[in-house]
Amino acid sequence: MVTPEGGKGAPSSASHPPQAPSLCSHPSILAGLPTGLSLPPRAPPPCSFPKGQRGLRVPDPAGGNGLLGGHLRAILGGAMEITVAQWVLILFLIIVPLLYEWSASFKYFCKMTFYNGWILTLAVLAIPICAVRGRNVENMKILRFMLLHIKYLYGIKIEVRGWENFNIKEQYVVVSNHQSSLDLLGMMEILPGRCVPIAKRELMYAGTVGLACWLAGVIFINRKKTDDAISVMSEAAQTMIKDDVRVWVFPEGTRNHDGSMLPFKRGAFHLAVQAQVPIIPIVMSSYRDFYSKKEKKFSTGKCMVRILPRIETRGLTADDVPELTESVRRTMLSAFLEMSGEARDKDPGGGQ
Ligand SMILES: CCCCCCCCCCCCCC(=O)SCCNC(=O)CCNC(=O)[C@H](O)C(C)(C)COP(=O)(O)OP(=O)(O)OC[C@H]1O[C@@H](n2cnc3c(N)ncnc32)[C@H](O)[C@@H]1OP(=O)(O)O
Ligand SMILES: CCCCCCCC/C=C\CCCCCCCC(=O)OC[C@@H](O)COP(=O)(O)O
Repeated sequence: MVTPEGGKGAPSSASHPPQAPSLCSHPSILAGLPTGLSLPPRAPPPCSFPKGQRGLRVPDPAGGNGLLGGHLRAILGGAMEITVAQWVLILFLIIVPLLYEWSASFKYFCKMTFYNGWILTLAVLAIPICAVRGRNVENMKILRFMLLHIKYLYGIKIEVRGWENFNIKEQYVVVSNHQSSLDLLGMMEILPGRCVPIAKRELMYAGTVGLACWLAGVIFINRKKTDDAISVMSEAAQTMIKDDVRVWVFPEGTRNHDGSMLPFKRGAFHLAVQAQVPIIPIVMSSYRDFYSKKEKKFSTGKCMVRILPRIETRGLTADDVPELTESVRRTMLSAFLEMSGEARDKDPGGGQ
């Protein structure tokens, strides 16, 4: 038997079906050859691995030298050789979706990584647009617009109540509870015009996000240097009036994952008293039904955001700040507990 692999001659077309061409030996090479012509010994298929390159070869089911093995090898030869890198990619594409479905922790890590990565990417788009105006609080509208769709990506329904409490023309200080970086979604849902958040200075160094925040006029404070932080906030009190700016503060001063509210820092309340502007408390209901950093849980769900009635500070002085801080916290905590219960009752399955 003469096979192309054997290199001794071409098989007769009368006794064998036409030889299926190897995917590596282009048919046009053979097209012009008269039948019965002996072919010279065939060189290794052109798409086989170059010397030294590692690859996995599909085993010959017929032992390698038989008719079937020869034909199969001719058909499959070269084309089914899969590199280690391709195997890794195939395994990755199979394992990742399975893990995503089976492991809640893996899902959590994927979703958080995408969340951060996506915001870093959006910031890349936002930077040149914001840069046209330079550092300007109006740029916050651009960031808001760019972030609004994220709730849909994550299947988070945000229900807002109390819009009427935002019907104030003048400046004010917004204070809200701080559970996680997901607060950004609720914040962007209701962010009033010319309103900038106060953020920890570390965020300024968070790559593209830091630059986008800076361009949008975010006020950065150094929490490690109380005096610096206080002087930045005192400056903010003047800027609020001079430049018609509203400020959003997370008075807990850090993210709080334990389903309640930390004691409030007093900076936001000093700010409102110094600027003699009202405080508008915002409460976001607990995320625990759909998100928990501790339990590594992140599913779809519902969050309620409530804009509470303004609290006046006109006539108050620094001496009134401790009592003001406590009374605002009490009001917010009771709304938080009520809303979180309500959200849970309305959506007992966590939205999954
Ligand atoms: C596309 C890209 C999109 C990018 C995303 C964009 C969105 C980004 C969103 C980013 C969101 C990011 C979110 C975030 O990053 S949240 C983290 C950063 N934010 C905060 O920390 C704000 C809340 N913190 C405070 O208010 C603290 O009080 C500060 C930081 C000011 C000081 O804290 P510290 O722990 O160092 O000290 P203390 O609180 O014990 O206070 C010490 C004393 O000073 C008094 N005092 C305080 N303040 C004032 C004042 N102004 N004038 C006069 N006095 C003042 C105070 O009464 C106390 O005195 P006494 O009462 O004990 O006698
Ligand atoms: C080249 C540098 C790359 C840095 C990578 C940075 C990764 C972060 C990227 C995107 C984050 C998007 C969300 C930002 C807005 C949320 C801000 C936030 O929630 O900050 C936490 C702060 O309130 C309190 O901080 P701590 O709870 O005290 O801690």
